[in-house]
Amino acid sequence: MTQPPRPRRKGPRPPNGEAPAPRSEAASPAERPHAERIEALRLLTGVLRERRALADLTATAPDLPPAIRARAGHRAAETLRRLGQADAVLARFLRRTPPPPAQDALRLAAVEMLHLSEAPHAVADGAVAAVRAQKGGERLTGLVNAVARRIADEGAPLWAARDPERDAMPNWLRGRLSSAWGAQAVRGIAAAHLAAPPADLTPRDPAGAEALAEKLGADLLPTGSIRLRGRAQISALPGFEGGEWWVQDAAAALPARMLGEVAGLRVLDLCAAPGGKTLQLAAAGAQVTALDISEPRLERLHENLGRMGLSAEILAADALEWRPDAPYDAILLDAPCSATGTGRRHPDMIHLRGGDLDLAALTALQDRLLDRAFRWLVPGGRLVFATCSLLPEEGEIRAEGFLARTPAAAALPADPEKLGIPAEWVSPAGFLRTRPDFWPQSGGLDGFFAAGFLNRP
Ligand SMILES: C[S@@+](CC[C@H](N)C(=O)[O-])C[C@H]1O[C@@H](n2cnc3c(N)ncnc32)[C@H](O)[C@@H]1O
Repeated sequence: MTQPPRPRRKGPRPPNGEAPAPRSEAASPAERPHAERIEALRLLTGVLRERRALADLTATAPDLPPAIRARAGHRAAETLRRLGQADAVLARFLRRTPPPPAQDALRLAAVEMLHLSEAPHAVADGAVAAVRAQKGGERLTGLVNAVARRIADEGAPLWAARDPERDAMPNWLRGRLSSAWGAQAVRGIAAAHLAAPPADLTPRDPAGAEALAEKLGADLLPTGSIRLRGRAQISALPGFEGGEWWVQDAAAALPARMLGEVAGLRVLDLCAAPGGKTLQLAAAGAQVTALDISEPRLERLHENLGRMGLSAEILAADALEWRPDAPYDAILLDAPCSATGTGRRHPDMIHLRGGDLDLAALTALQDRLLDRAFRWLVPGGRLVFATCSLLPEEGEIRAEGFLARTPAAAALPADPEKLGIPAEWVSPAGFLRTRPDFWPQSGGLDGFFAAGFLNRP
């Protein structure tokens, strides 16, 4: 098996990688009784105040046992899912918004007591320890202690009186999604955001998917993804070491398959990292070039290929400046976007963006990438444009605009039968649209858009 080459640099240097997180006092043995809550608060403030992704914060976690890290991550994620509900309850106990560490410690405490049903006295003590471990937190311990005890005494009926689906989505997102998909869909999406989703796996060999699902005690979805039935330690599952599968949401696995048969073809995976789709294309026998601007994310792609024993040419470059030496038979463009389709799996996403989402800048970038990439196809070549967004501005509207201004491009409609999806997920124009409220009975799937285009021969 070929080992993938290390990322090769081309074009300008991407922005610096993440700076290592300061070591938290949570690592101190003296703090161990509350280490979990201290770490959960570090994650929460990292997302809400520093606008850093939960995955990056977890990757730079202090030296804590994996079980504590996992439980802290769970608490932080649940708090992000229920932030609106927690804030509504806290508003009853606070005359004004408290300083950030106290506000976040109390949000966490409210969710732990009222949603996760944890022992109130332990939660209150933990909230005090957690705020004390934050910079400037010592002076906030009295406030946190007093309010946490009020949540314990009076919070339950207030919590129960809320409409969790209404509270689950910030107004900026609710407004955009309501105009796009209607109020009922928004309720369904909000309900999906409230539940921790099942893990999906993509089998390396689609022909062996059924046997693999059986070995894992999992369900084989009609799309070919394998869905785990409960929570599991992924690296301990059968087939992980041998590279028989990788973790990938069922919706995220669809765009690469829209390219059709790729064995032996020269395929460009543009905006490739961390590489879920690169793995699919390489496993399907394509000669893949995986290009991304982010070197740290390409390191993960390199590791993922290595674990699977697959290979691809890896390029670190800005797609707006890079040019290929020769045209490609097929191109997958998984463009940067608002990531609003991933809220159920990444509850930090909607809070990271806040109301200041620069949609105009993102859509302009998507258009530029699409226009450039299409020129790199051989005549008769095919391109799939995808985004993990729920906003039509980053999906249907981009694809329609591209077809209107590109006479050489013809729509290559998604085929529901081949993809194993209901026909309603494909629009009359042939575009694929998934949403978190689809398949509610079997755990939903991420929101994705994908459109296929043919370079007319
Ligand atoms: C949606 S993610 C890609 C996910 C990936 N395709 C996968 O399946 O794992 C978008 C990617 O676009 C990359 N990106 C953003 N701007 C870029 C640019 N100008 N040139 C190349 N890559 C870019 C980001 O670094 C990010 O990894």
